[in-house]
Amino acid sequence: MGLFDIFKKKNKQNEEKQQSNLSDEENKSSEKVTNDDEKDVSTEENQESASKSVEETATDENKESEDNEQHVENDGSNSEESVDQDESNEDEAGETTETADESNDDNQEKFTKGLEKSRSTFGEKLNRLFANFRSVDEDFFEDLEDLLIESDVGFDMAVNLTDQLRDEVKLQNAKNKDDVQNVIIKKMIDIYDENGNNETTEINLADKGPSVILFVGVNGVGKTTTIGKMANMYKQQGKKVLLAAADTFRAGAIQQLDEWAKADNVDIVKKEEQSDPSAVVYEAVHKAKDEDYDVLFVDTAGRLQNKVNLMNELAKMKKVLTREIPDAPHEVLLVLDATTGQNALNQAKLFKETTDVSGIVLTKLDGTAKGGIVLAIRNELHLPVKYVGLGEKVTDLRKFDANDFVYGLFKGLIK
Ligand SMILES: Nc1nc2c(ncn2[C@@H]2O[C@H](COP(=O)(O)OP(=O)(O)OP(=O)(O)O)[C@@H](O)[C@H]2O)c(=O)[nH]1
Repeated sequence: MGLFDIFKKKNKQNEEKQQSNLSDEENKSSEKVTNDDEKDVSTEENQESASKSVEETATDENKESEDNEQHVENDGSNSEESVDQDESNEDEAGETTETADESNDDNQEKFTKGLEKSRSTFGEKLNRLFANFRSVDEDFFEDLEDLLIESDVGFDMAVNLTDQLRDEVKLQNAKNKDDVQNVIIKKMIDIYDENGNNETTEINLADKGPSVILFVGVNGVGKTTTIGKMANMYKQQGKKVLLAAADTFRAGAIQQLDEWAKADNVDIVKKEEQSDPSAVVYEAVHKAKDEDYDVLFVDTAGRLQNKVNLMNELAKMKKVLTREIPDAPHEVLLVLDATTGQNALNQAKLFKETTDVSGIVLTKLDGTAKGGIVLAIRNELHLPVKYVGLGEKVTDLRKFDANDFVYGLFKGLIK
C-alpha cells in the first residue's frame, strides 16, 4: 500500500473516531442536562468542522488540541501526551493490543501536534491560492509553483511537482477547487513516497562490540540535546552508553554534554576546552572497547567556516576510531535545525560533500512552519531522516515515521 492510501485510511479512521466521540458526547448530554457551555461550543465546532474551509479546519484543530491539552491537565492522567479519554475508554477491552495502539496513537499525535504550524501555514497558503481560483490555467500553475517554493519543499520538488501536476490535472480532468487540491496533495505524497524507497530509519549498530555514532552539524542545531535524548533512549533499553565530548571548541558544549550525562546516568569522556578533539575520541574509543560499552556517542564541533578544516578534523577522528574499531563509525548523523528551512538544506549539501553522512536528525520540527523541509531532504539529498526532534523534553525525540509525518503535514487538507 502506498503512502497516500495509508494516509487516506488514517484520515478515515480518525474521522470515524471523531464521529463516534461526538455521538458519545451527544448521548451523554441528552442523558443529563448539563450547564457546561464549553462542551456545547466544542461539539458545535466539531460538527461544523466537516464543512469548513482549510483555514477554518486548521483553526479548529488548534482549538481541538488546546481542548485535549486542557483535558489532560484537568484529569491529571499519567502521560502528558496521552490521547483523550474517550479513546482510552474505547480501548479498555483488550490490554495487549491497547499498548501497541496507544503507542501508535501517541506517535501519530506527537507528529500531528509537532507539524501543526507547518500544516496550518501550508493550508493557509493553499487557501489563498484557491481564493482567486477561476480555472486551471498557466497563471494558476505559476502561483502554485511559488507557493511550493515558499513552503520549503525545495526548488527542484516545486518545479518537478508543478510539471507533473499539469499532466495529472489534465489526466484526471480535475476542474473544481477540491479536485485540484486533492490532486496536488496526492501527487506530493506520491513523489515523496517514490523518493523514499529503500530508505531505512534504523540506526546501524555493530554486530559485535561498541557501536560508534558520530554527530555532526553546525552550532546550535541541537546536537548535544539530541545526544542527550538518544543516550537516554538506549540507556532505557538496558544498553551501556558512553558519551565523548569531542566538541572542545566551546567550553559550554562540554558542560552541556556533561549535564546530559548526569541526567541520563551515563558515562562521559571529556577534556579541557580547546584540547584536540581526536584525543577525546582516542580515549573514548579505548574506554568503550576495554569496558564493553554498547554505544559510544561522539559530539563534534561543526564549524563550517572552513570546509577544509572541518574535513580534516572529521577525517582525523575517523582514523583514530577505525584504528580501534575498523567498521566505525557505524553512523554519521547530521543534525539539522528545521526552523532554518533552506539553510538547513544547504548545510546538508556541504556536510554531505565533506563526510559520509548516513542519516539525518531533524530537530525543532515543533513550532516551525517549515516542516516541508523533510520533503526537500528526501527528494534532493536522498538521505534518510532517521529521527526528529519534536520538543525540548528528553522524550521528544522520535524515530521518523513517514506515515505519521505525512499525516501530520496534510491532515485535514484533503477534501
Ligand atoms: N523546540 C525544540 N528545541 C530543541 C530541539 N532540539 C534542541 N532544541 C533546543 O535547541 C537549543 C540548541 O541545542 P544544542 O543541543 O545546544 O545545540 P548544539 O548543536 O549542540 O549546539 P552547540 O553546543 O553550540 O554546538 C537548545 O535550547 C535546545 O533545547 C527540538 O527538537 N525542539
